Formats: sequence, C-alpha cells, structure tokens
Amino acid sequence: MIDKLIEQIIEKKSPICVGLDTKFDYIPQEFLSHEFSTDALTYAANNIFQYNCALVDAIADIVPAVKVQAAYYEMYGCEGVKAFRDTIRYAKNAGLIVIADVKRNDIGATATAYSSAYIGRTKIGEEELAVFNADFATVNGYLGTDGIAPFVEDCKKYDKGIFVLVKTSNKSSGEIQDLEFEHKTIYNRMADYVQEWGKECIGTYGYSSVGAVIGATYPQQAARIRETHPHIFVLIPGYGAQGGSAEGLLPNFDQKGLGGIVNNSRAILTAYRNEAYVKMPFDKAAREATLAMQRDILDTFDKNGISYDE
Ligand SMILES: O=c1ccn([C@@H]2O[C@H](COP(=O)(O)O)[C@@H](O)[C@H]2O)c(=O)[nH]1
Repeated sequence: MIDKLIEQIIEKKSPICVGLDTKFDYIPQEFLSHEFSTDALTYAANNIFQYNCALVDAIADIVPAVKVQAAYYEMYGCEGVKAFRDTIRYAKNAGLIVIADVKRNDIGATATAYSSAYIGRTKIGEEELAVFNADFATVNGYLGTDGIAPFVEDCKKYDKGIFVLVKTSNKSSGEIQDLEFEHKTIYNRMADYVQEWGKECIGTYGYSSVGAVIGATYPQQAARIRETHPHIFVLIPGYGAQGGSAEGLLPNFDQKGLGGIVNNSRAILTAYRNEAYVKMPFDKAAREATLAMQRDILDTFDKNGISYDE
C-alpha cells in the first residue's frame, strides 16, 4: 500500500492528507439540509457525510489521501459510525487513499478483531467481509509486539498499511515518550520497533507500509528518528492549527520529497471562516487552503533542493 500512496504523492506533487475531523458545528448554516424528520444524531451524521462528500469532491484531484478521525464520528453514535464508513467508501471511490485514524490496540486477540474491522476481513461463516476497508489505520504500539502483529499480518495479506504512534504532536507527549532508558528515549525505541515490525513490508521506494506518526511540532525529534530509521514512512499531524511549520517537516523527507505525508484537518475543514477565504463557499475555501498548504510545502522543498522532478 505504501507504494500506491507514494505514487499518488509523486503524481500530484502533494505530500498532503486532508483530515476529515468533521464536527457538526463546522458545517455552515446554509449547507445544512432542511430535512428535520429524523432524530438529532441522524440529522447530524447525515449532514456530516454530505459535507465530507463535498470536501472530497473539492480536493480529490490535488491530494493523494484523506485521514478520517473516528472520534468525530463516534461522538454521534451508531449513525456517526455509519457516516465514518460511508465517508471512507466515498473517498475511495473518488480515487483517494484513506487513513482511518482510530489509534487502536489491545492484547493480541482483541487487536486481531480491531485489525479485521479496519484493514482486514471479518469472517461470518464462509464469507469474509471488508468492513470499514480503510487503506491505512493508525495504531498504538505501546502494548508491544503481540498487539501490533495482527495488524502487520493484515498489511501483508490485504496490501494495507499502518501508522504507529511514535512521537505525537501534543504538548504533553514528552511526559512519557521523551523519557530515557539505557541512553535511548522511549520514542526512539518505539521507532526501532516500528522499523523491525515493518521490515517485510518495504516497497519499491524503500519505505515500509508499517509507518510512524511523528508530529510536525517536533522537528528535532523527527530528525533524530530519521538518522537511524531510513525505511519508516511518516504520517505527520500538527501542521496548521497546532502550529507546525513547513520548515519543521523537512527532517522527515528525502531529496525526492518522499518519506512522509502531512495532515491538516481543522484549518482546511473550517477554511471558510478564515479571513483569506471568507467570501467563498466552504468547499472552494477548503480547496484554496489546501493549495496554499501545497505551495508552502513545495516552496520550502524547493529552497532546500527537494524536488519531485527527476
Ligand atoms: O500525534 C498526533 C496524532 C494524531 N493527531 C490527529 O491529527 C489530526 C490533527 O488535526 P488538526 O486539526 O490538523 O490539528 C487530529 O485528527 C488528531 O487527532 C494529532 O494531531 N497528533
């Protein structure tokens, strides 16, 4: 799966992933449906799905992937989860690669069930069903190898990928992840595990389908990880609303502009509230904000001798 993602990044010259963290409150009044005959959760979930469809239509030709954050669907109950599933389907049908941001893990048996749900298959009698059928899922590796192995198996079996939390973008991530043990930080040790877990999933560009999550807010840590983990492909959240800059993304990337994909959720979803795009409909504003992000990254690449052109 990593090769498919990389090919789309190269084709679109866009190492960008739009985050569909769609809250009902983000939807502009004028876009809301006038169909009130359903209960409140169904109403919210239906509108969220319609909003996502319009956003996907607006950005599908300029980005390779979307990241669908499960929390913003679970908060609307069963109907929200249905919108999550339908959003994944819609985005895949539009040709996008879909990352299910679910951060799952548990003991091996339960991790197997989670993996079946998001990237594997659920068996019912003779039938094997791809339930959410995302291309990638985010996972939490802090339970150790037995909790990750089922996901890695499904990566190999169904040509899928995972991103394992290594150095998260949030303010308090250092409380545990930066602790040192035997002269190595916890996040660096986790990166060692990610490289080991993914060694049989390395694609033609030298990156593994078993990747890492490293926040854009921690460029120095990203540089340290990259020094000794050349095969790890990185999902990079934290650009935009969390303050990560294009300069700060550089340690993740090689000279060909490969090695990572940068997520941006709120700043794109709610771009229509930004002064720069204020007169635009939300989907046009989201497209313009995505193009501005692409220009920012490509200009920074250019200044640092990084290019998608051979
Ligand atoms: O370390 C992490 C891991 C995941 N995330 C997720 O990415 C997006 C970021 O949203 P923005 O609106 O662009 O800040 C969100 O879904 C987080 O849950 C992260 O931010 N940091």
